[in-house]
Amino acid sequence: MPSSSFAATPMPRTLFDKIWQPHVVMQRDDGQSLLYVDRHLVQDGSAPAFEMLRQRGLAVRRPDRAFATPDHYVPTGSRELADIADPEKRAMAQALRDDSAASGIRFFGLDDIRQGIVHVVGPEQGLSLPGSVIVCGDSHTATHGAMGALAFGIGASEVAHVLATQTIWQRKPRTMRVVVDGRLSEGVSAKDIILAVIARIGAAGGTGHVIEYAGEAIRALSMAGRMTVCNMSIEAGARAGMVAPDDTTFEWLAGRPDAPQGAAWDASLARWRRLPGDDGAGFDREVRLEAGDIAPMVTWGNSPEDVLPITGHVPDPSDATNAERREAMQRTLAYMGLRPGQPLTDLAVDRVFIGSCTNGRIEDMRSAAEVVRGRRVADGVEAWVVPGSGLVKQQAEAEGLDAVFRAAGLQWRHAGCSMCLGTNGDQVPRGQRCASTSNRNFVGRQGPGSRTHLLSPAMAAAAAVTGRLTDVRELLSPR
Ligand SMILES: CC(C)[C@H](C(=O)O)[C@@H](O)C(=O)O
Ligand code: SF4
Repeated sequence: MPSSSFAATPMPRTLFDKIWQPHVVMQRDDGQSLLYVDRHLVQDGSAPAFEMLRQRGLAVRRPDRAFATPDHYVPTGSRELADIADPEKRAMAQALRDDSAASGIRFFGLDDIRQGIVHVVGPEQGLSLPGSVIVCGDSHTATHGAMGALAFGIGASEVAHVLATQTIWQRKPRTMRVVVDGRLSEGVSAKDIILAVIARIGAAGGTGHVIEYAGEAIRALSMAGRMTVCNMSIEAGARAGMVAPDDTTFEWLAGRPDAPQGAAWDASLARWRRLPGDDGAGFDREVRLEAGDIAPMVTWGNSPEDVLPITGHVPDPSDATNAERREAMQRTLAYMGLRPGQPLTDLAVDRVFIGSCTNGRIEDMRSAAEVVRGRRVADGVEAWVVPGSGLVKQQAEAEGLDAVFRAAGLQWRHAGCSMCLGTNGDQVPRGQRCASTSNRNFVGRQGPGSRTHLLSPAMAAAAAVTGRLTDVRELLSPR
């Protein structure tokens, strides 16, 4: 070694490295690392994990680090657990309440205005903080990465592991940076960015990676927009998505109930400001997009990568490059009730769903309301707005957005996952076509035989008032 007068130059580190390294408790020879978990979010699918603990006689190690709220199974027509028709699902929602009470975990139930989709509630309460490791037994935990956290979904037995030990075994992922340069055009939003990213890299493009989103267009997004982008990282196959925290993050977090206050806030802020990646820190892969090239996007198939600008046409299976892809496309078109070459704007919709952990925030409500204000839902279309939390609902009502939606003929519901997945009974009937602001368009996702087209809240609102998939930019010009 040279003499001590040469100070060692620290290796430039990414945001991911700066969160991962201090959370590693130990490493195993097989490459797995044991990570300390700062925050464990728990939803109503977690009864089996609590049962595993009971069978082993184990207690919840850090109930103060966990937080629970029911979302998947809750009714959106009322606030009564008794209105969950399926007894098994009702039992799951009740179990979350009882397991939380028994183990001392903070719980927001249906009688609490703060209840909602766990990925909306965590950030809203300031439970999801920059620099932290956040887990939840749900794939869309990636959402919380928008706060500058490392947040990922885990399986049921891992939920039990975290409850019992406050740690989780993970293989270190690779890193990818997705840079979105420039500015979005009018009528184009965060949802269109992430759909364009998935169009570029594919539904498996992020496999084994954590994606950091960067660039001028990401910096310009609100926290809601960043959450929308990070939320769908999982639909690009990635383990997690993240955005480096900045003043937008800090302003949004300040004063939230669970965010640090006073001197603790100042100390946290000083730490958080050092989180963004160092100049020269390398990524395993980098992808660049130009925001100005992104149009309002809509999916046509049964994978989020089956996505096109709204100005596009249903693709033709005979253009497929191999037989396997051709047959898959034929199956998709049959399921979706589409003909090759049809303009996407010709597709009539039966249903519209505005909500979910992707687009159930106040900014999403505002953007949908702006489009429907003074217009009417098209004949024969059933359109629902489901706020992501009770607090989003309350805020929207304070702004009069519920009145705008009701006057236009949309239904204004209570908070929950609702028609994103339909496990609470809110389903799209077989064969019906739904314009949906959620994140998955899989076969049967919104109910058996349902046909889902993913798009932004503004685009969903445009479909509601015209009765077909519509380029929202046509409705934004002066009336
Ligand atoms: C039910 C739950 C485990 C699931 C997930 O992991 O994402 C659901 O939230 C979904 O969106 O499909
Ligand atoms: S809103 Fe949809 S994607 Fe989000 S957690 Fe609920 S079911 Fe999953």
